[in-house]
Formats: sequence, C-alpha cells, structure tokens
Amino acid sequence: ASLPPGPPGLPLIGNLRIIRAEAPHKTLGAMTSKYGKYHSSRSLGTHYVFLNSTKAAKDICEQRSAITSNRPHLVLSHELIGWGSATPFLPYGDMHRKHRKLFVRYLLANSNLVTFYPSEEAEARRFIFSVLMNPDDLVAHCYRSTEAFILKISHGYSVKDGNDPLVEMSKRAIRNISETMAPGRFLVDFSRFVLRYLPEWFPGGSLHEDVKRGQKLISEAVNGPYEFVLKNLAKGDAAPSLISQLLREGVIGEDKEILKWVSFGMYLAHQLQTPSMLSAFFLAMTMYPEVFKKAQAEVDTVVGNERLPTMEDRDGLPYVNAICTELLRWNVGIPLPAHVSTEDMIYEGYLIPKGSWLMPNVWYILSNPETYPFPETFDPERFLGENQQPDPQEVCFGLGRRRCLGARLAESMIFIYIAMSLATLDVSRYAEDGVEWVPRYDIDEGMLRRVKPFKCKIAPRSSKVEDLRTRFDST
Ligand code: HEM
Repeated sequence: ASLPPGPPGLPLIGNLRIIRAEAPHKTLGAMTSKYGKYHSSRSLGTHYVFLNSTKAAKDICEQRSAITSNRPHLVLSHELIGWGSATPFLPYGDMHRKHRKLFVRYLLANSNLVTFYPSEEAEARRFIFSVLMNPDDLVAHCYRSTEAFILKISHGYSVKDGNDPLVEMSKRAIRNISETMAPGRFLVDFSRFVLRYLPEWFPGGSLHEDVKRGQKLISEAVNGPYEFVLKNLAKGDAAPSLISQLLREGVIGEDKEILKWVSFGMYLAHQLQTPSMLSAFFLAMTMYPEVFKKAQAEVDTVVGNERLPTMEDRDGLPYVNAICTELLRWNVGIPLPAHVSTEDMIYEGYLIPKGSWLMPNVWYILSNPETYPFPETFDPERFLGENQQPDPQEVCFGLGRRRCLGARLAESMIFIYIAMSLATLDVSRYAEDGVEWVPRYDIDEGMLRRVKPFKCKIAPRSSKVEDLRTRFDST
C-alpha cells in the first residue's frame, strides 16, 4: 500500500520547511483542499500524518488507540535530562498506564472533583481580590492563582505571597522543558548518537551543561516538593493532596516513586494550558463587549446581587457555559498534539508505518469555516439553541488513551473563574489620552499557543471595593 498523499519534499530534509514553520498547523491545515482530510510528510527520517478532521483523528487516535498512543522520543529533553518521566511525555506502556491509573484514582476518590469545588471557589475569590488590587497585572494573576490551586491539590502546598520559592523553581522547570523541547533543538535529536557519546571536554559541548542544568531542576522541582509532602506526613500535618492521600491509602513500592512524577505532571500540564485560557477570556471580553454584557446580565439574573456564583449555579447559566465552550474552540492551546504509532497499519487503503507521528490538527478542525462559520469570531451562540455546532471537547483535550486527564478539572476551573469575574468585575477597552486601544487576537504561535500581552481596563462592578469585600466574606 502507498503512504497517505502529501506534498513532495526536498532531498534529505523532505518537508522540513513546512514542519518547522512558525505556525505549521496553519500551513498544514491549508493543504486539506489539495490532499484531503489527512496527509503525510517526511522529514529527516520521520514520517508524519496530519489528521485534519475529527473523523480521521478519532478513527486513528481513538479507535486504534492500542497502537497509536506512544509519544515522540526526544533524546535531550526526555532521555538525557529526564523530563520523559512526566506523564504527558511517557512512552505508551505499563508505566504510562500506572500513571493514569493513579491520577484517575485520586480524581475518583474525590467524587470526581466535587470535593475540590470549595477550594476552587475560594481560589477564584482570591483571584478577584488580587486583580482588583492590581489590575495591571491581570495575566500574572491568571497564572499565579490557578497555580496556587493546582499546587494545593497536587502537593498540599500553600503558595506564599511575593516570590514563592516553589513557584519560582517550577517556572524554571517549565522554561527548561519548553526550551529543550523547542523545534530548534531537534537537531540534537538528529545527531543523537553523537550527543550520547560526546565527551564532556568536546568543544561546543555546552549540551552537557544543559543536561546537568536540567537534571538539577528535576531534583529541585520534582523531588523537592515530593520530599516536602513526605516530611509533613512524617510530622503528621500533611495537607490533603494527591501525594498524601494516595500514600495514606497505601500506595507502596515503585508506585511511590511514580506518585512524584504524576503530581509533577499534573502541575505541568495544568500550568501549560489553564492560565493562558483564562487570560484569553479577558481578551475575548475586551474584544466583544456585547458578549460580556449579556453574560453579566445572565449572572445577575440567576445569582442575584446578594452572593457570589458557585459551581452549583453552573446548570442555570447556559450563556456562561457557552462562553467556556467557545473559549476552548477559539483559543486552541495545543494545536498539534503528537501521538506515535507502535505498529504498521492500513487506513483507508494507505499504509501508516510503525513509528509515524500522528498529529490531529486541532487548530484546523476547530477553525474550519465549514464546521464553524466565521471561525475567528468569538461567538458563544454557536453552542446554544438549535443546530448547535460540534462541541470542541471532542478534540481540544486530545484523544484516546492520551486524552487530557485534567479536562474536567480544567473545565470547572474555567467556569468558576469566569462566573466570578462576570459577577464582580467590569472589563472594558483601555484608553490613553482619549484614544481607545483596539484589542486583537494576537498569538505567540508554537507547539503551545499563547495570547500575546494585551491591555484592558478592569474595574470593580460595585463602586465600593469594600462592598465586594463584605460579599466575599459572606460566601
Ligand atoms: C484548558 C485547559 C487544558 C487543555 C486545553 C488541555 C489539553 C490537553 C491536551 C490537548 C493534551 C494532549 C492530549 C493528546 O495527546 O491526545 C493534554 C494532556 C494532558 N493533560 Fe491537559 N489540558 C488542560 C488542562 C489540564 C489540567 C488542569 C490538568 C491536570 C490537572 C491536565 C493534565 C493533563 C495530563 C496529565 C496530560 C497527559 C496525558 C497523557 O499523556 O496520557 N491538563 N491536555
């Protein structure tokens, strides 16, 4: 059988230029008209299959998940430094299954997240306070607040005001992961044999230093927080968390070591996605004031002015829920998640060889004007009334045996932060000397997409912040 169709490539480097483009999901998505709903490329010995429709993505990554759930192996980041032990990067197999099992066990032990709701609500209230105190740092608050929540449930750690040492260390770890996995570093992987056996004295051997630096970060950001929990458990005052709960339930032996990585993976995967989703919400509301007003009106009618929204209000707020769904469509964070096949397979008569990178083009699927007319417009009405457009959750949290483990947690956080913001804040366009700053959906494209810094004006809805303080205290 032949390989799926695709663009011709140059000798040796194949389709490198397309794959390493600044926003490959866009270039590759545009090829659908020529090559169909899936197409393939080759570069430097790797075969890629891009899946540009929900059907192709599900057929391959879900229905054949037993042989399509591996991850790319990156020598520098995953193997030499050691980041490959974190859940999102693990190869498919027993260890990966154990990680997911422990993660799910923790979620189920907490009634599928319901026990986290009060802490989520409390953290969202703290978020509003911080934003009101210092609205210019809105994006930093989005990161810091959601991070504080996740560290509480992963490690039972309470983030301190100012420069918290664990937060600073974790930030460095994430930066190191992003740098060592960045497309530019793939040349390292290309010359993997050279690197593995390169002596330390070799000129230009700064890679060895990179490796040492990364390994030191693992020891600080992965082992350190784990040992913090162990110490507190020994003293008898460990706060409830993934680690403490599962250790108390009798997780033993090798699984204890796994817990360390599961909790770090939870933190990592969350921090790479949820905060930027929240900052994209504020950008969307600045760009679409009519959506913001309509959502505020819904919250006012359903929740009233005497209290703040809670998770229990969720079913009564369809428009707010539609905003959350539209946010997941409009602001795709991982445009091309990568699965790898572990066996040859035939799909619709084409051969997909073992070791192929299978990449659902989530960005293209959720921006396809045939499915989502005027895709660049933020429009929650897509998900209301009759003839609703397909739910982005079919693909935006990934697929099959690698699907996001935190989808429900992320969704609930996004809802409560948004509902709380609508109830208490006014978001409007920033103006200087009477000139309004017109916001645009401007993105840093890459393996991870992030909203670029933007300006907006934030004010308390009540004229007196003190009123708000009383309302916070009464809930
Ligand atoms: C809006 C927020 C989020 C989005 C859009 C998102 C999206 C994704 C995507 C696309 C993947 C890759 C799936 C695949 O390869 O098929 C993923 C993996 C993962 N996510 Fe999330 N995520 C979010 C938040 C979270 C949170 C809050 C957590 C943890 C509490 C989390 C934990 C994970 C883990 C552990 C994986 C790795 C799964 C594996 O490889 O087996 N995510 N996420």
